[in-house]
Amino acid sequence: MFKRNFTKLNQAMGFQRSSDRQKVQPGISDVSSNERAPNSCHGAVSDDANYSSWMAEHPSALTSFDQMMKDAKGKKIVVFLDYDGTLSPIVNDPDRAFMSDEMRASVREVAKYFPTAIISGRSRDKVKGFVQLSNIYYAGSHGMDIMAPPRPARSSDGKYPTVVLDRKSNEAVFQPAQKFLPSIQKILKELEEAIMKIQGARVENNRFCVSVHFRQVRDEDYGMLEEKVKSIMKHYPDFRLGWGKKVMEIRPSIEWNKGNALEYLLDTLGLGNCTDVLPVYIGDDRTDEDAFKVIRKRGQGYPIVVASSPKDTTASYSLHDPSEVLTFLLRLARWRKASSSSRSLSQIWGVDMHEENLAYVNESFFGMMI
Ligand SMILES: O=P(O)(O)OC[C@H]1O[C@H](O[C@H]2O[C@H](CO)[C@@H](O)[C@H](O)[C@H]2O)[C@H](O)[C@@H](O)[C@@H]1O
Repeated sequence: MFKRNFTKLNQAMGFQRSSDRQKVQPGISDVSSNERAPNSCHGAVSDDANYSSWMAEHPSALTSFDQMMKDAKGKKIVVFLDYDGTLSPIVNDPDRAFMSDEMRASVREVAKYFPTAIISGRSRDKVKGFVQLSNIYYAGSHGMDIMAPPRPARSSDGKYPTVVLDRKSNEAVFQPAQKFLPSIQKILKELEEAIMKIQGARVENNRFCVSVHFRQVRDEDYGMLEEKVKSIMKHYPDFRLGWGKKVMEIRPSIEWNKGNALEYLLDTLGLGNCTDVLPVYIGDDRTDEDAFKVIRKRGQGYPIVVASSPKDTTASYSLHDPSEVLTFLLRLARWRKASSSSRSLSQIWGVDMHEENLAYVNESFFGMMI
């Protein structure tokens, strides 16, 4: 009975076209022992034969595109993108995870027609350095460092107390984990010293969080690395340790994740409470699940996972790899271009989103500046 009602609810929410496509996976944020192992794929089920049945539950966003856009007619699409594994392929050296010029062009194109944000685990500056586009919003450190439109002053609900207006860019910086910066500096130092002698291990400073990479660590050294990281983190109870794709991610234990960042960005765009908003979120990793869940909870939108093998996810749709992401983005832009013909984003949204000028020309839409 419950299952039948739940299925009906899902269909009504527009998450799926067939009753048994969507599989909700509770406890998705738990870390599977699979991911901790150096030689395993993130959340992957080893049997490739399962892929087609998994695809039946998480249909391709490319083959479902026409139906998705039919359902999106008259709604406001907002695009959210993860970076690593979504816009750039996973590579051994995190400093060389460049996105292709084609991918950059497709993101630029999409951002001409839809408000677009990148929500990454990297530091905001680093991801911006990779993407190099000025017509989009950036959220770094898994959403703990957001540069967004100024929040409407009228929503004096005390929801985001630490917003600071950057007068030069006319955007607002929101950094809910500011007070953890001194501890993060200490953690970075301790980790760097501790892992120095483990071949292939490296620490990445993501500003409000820290990554310890083990993609290039020998299998036999992984246990030692994990132990060292855990023994340091024992002294920092205000932080938590999670696992991504061959990476340990350390971040402050605050109730803030990529899902909150998505909601924050919708709020600052003045769309948080709109019922006709369709957030599209594309991501490949565990932390993206928080954003998928928020979309599911909102009841409208398209959570799309990038995966080349079956994995536990709350996403409704899938794309195989970054090259499919590129195709999807281009189709999305083309679809809007065709349906809006000469209507520009500024006409659709009342804002001027041209590359060199992210200024808001319609203050009445976003409220007074803070
Ligand atoms: O949220 P994201 O933007 O996806 O960031 C998650 C982590 O991505 C990066 O690491 C991953 O990509 C690297 C480059 O391809 C790869 O070498 C690494 O094994 C992957 O885990 C980034 O370097 C991390 O700091 C992020 O936490």
